[in-house]
Amino acid sequence: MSNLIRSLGYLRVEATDPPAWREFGVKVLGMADGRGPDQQAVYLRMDDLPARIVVVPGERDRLAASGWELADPAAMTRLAAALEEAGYAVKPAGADELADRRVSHLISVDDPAGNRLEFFCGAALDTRPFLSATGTRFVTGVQGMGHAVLPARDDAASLRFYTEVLGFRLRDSMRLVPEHLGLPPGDRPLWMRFLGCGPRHHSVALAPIPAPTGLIHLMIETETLDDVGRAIDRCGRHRAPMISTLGRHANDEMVSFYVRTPSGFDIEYGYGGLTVDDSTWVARQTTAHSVWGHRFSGGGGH
Ligand SMILES: Cc1ccc(O)c(O)c1CC[C@@H]1C(=O)CC[C@]2(C)C(=O)CC[C@@H]12
Ligand SMILES: [Fe+2]
Repeated sequence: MSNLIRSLGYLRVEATDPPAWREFGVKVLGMADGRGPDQQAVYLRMDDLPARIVVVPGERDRLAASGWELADPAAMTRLAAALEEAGYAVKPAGADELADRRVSHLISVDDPAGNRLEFFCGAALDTRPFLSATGTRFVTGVQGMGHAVLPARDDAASLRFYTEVLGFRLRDSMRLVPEHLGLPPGDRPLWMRFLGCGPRHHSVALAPIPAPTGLIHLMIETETLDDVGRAIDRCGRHRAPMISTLGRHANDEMVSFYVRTPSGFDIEYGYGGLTVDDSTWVARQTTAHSVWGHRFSGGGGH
């Protein structure tokens, strides 16, 4: 399987308090309040797409699905065939779902850990320019909206699915100490896997960390370091709980901090992530999560 998935396109979040998300998205993250077909939903923009984070009201706070962008309908057909051949149940979208997401093609599937993935192409663009009230500019384009860290219980099964069926490339692995995550000491090693589908160092990471909300964090990247510094100032002003200090990751060199969202998972807010070239990249093991900083507090370490 090769290179069909281009980037992380969007997240759909089910939330008990969508208005809190609008406030957080616009005032703290610096995203723009978009419009969409569901009056009850909150549409947060980062660029020309009508929404990158869609928050729908619900009973629970959880990631409903991550959306992955493919180049065209032919790529969609090939991915659907690969999923079916590997024995995964592919769910085609109805007209209502296509209209709701403003895409021309959409299929969905659950990964081995039960994370819902949506694959789409033909996204509508918004003719209104993206304008952040805080002056923030996000790095998207061919790199997509950022990266998502998803829970994965069975490292081998998930790694096989993402690399062999979906065509992600392993970019880095990191061994975790169970006791540091509040898990019982085990005999087998715990791995965190960082996987890419385009130039961004990782668009998805798989972590053996239980996540009641279905998401460990979403990373979004800004054009300048000042954008990150200003976001830290806004966290203070709007009382958004920062759960790590600023730091630089060892593997993708991202300078970032983590803040808790109204839905209980985190956003990593960063600048300066590495882009890689598959023809020369070699997957390694990093032994420390950060070169400096990223001291986590509260919320149980993540
Ligand atoms: C180690 C690392 C490299 C690149 C990233 O984009 C990134 O988010 C991380 C940190 C990953 C990881 C996490 O998401 C949950 C809490 C973790 C396990 C820690 O407690 C340290 C590393 C953290
Ligand atoms: Fe991250």
